[in-house]
Amino acid sequence: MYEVEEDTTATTTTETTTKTASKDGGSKQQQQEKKPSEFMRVQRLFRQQTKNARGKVLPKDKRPPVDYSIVLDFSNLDKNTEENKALVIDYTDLVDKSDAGASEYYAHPSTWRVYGIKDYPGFYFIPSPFTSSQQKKWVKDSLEQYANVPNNTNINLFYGPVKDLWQHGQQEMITEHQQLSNQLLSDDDDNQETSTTSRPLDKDGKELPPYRELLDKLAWATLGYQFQWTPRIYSRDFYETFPDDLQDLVQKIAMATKYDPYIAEAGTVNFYSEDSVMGGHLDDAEEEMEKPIISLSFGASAVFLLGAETRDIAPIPLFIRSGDIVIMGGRSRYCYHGVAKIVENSFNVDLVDEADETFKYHIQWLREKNRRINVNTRQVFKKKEENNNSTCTTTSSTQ
Ligand SMILES: O=C(O)CCC(=O)C(=O)O
Ligand SMILES: [Fe+2]
Repeated sequence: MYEVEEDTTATTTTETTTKTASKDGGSKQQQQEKKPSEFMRVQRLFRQQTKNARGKVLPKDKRPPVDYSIVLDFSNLDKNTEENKALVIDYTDLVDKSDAGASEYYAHPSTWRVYGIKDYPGFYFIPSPFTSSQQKKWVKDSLEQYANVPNNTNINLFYGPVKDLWQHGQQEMITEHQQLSNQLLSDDDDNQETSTTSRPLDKDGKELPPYRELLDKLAWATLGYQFQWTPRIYSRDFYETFPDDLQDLVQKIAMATKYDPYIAEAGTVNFYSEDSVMGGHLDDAEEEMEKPIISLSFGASAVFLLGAETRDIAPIPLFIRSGDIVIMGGRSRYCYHGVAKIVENSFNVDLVDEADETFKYHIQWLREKNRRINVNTRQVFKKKEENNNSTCTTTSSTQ
């Protein structure tokens, strides 16, 4: 990861989750003359017009709707086009149901439905096996723990370590809320408390912006072996403890889909908001490519593009909704993929419960910008025992 094709005609979408820009660039003009790939052609089908012909920003309810009719939908198989229906394979009966590992964090694997896609052996899709409160647990962990020191985030890289980013941001939201209600009660503008305490400093000695602003910029966090985006390597020198319960969950998923033993050694947590996209890319920095990427998503729905080994083949667009699990193994582990669109007004309203104080601000923050959290895990290194049994004897290393 990550070498993306730049959408040279895009004016409105923000590629917030791109970690390094395309390096094969050339000038803007040269790029505009270059024929877009098939991957890009399909990606653009989901680009919403946000400005009118005179360049004026269109309010959200005046934007021409995006046509989602060709998007494969595993959560409603009957509604799919005939072409998409022909692509779906039901693997539910093959799932390893023997495991008695019930957990409070997800439904038992024996109740999961598991689907695949024709010509992509090793790719699996599990429509959400989580209740709303189980989904909220993963959202809370993503914000409070995963996007916190000692893990790397785009915020920590830029400003230096920011401890408890979410917790501070949430405190700002609570204070803001209280000030608003005090103001309404007293009907007195002069009554506003103005903070006189100085702000903490960043790594260059400059005052940190309000945590709320930093949270708006949060785009990614890394887990376990902290991926080094510039040299594009994992290094044994940069490892932080991988969360136990996430390890347990992905191991159960690996067992159910016959990918065990699977050890999640690294992960990426992506934070999307309403206008984010993730360009087509390959995740090929892991030494161990025979083990899948296991990916969990929460919040708004996305149009995910599952491509092929080159960008010259049109990708299959599919919906990923809150709670869905995608397992990119087998052929799909070597295929281009990306996120073309965060679907308008698609936030999972089942997560909203104003009375539930534990998650109130997490969900409010996600919902206000139709945000989506994607947590994906990878096994980075080949394990010796498996190498002995395997026909493949290469011991190549990314380091
Ligand atoms: O957000 C997603 O569903 C995909 C994320 C992804 O491809 C990545 O982090 O490498
Ligand atoms: Fe990826």
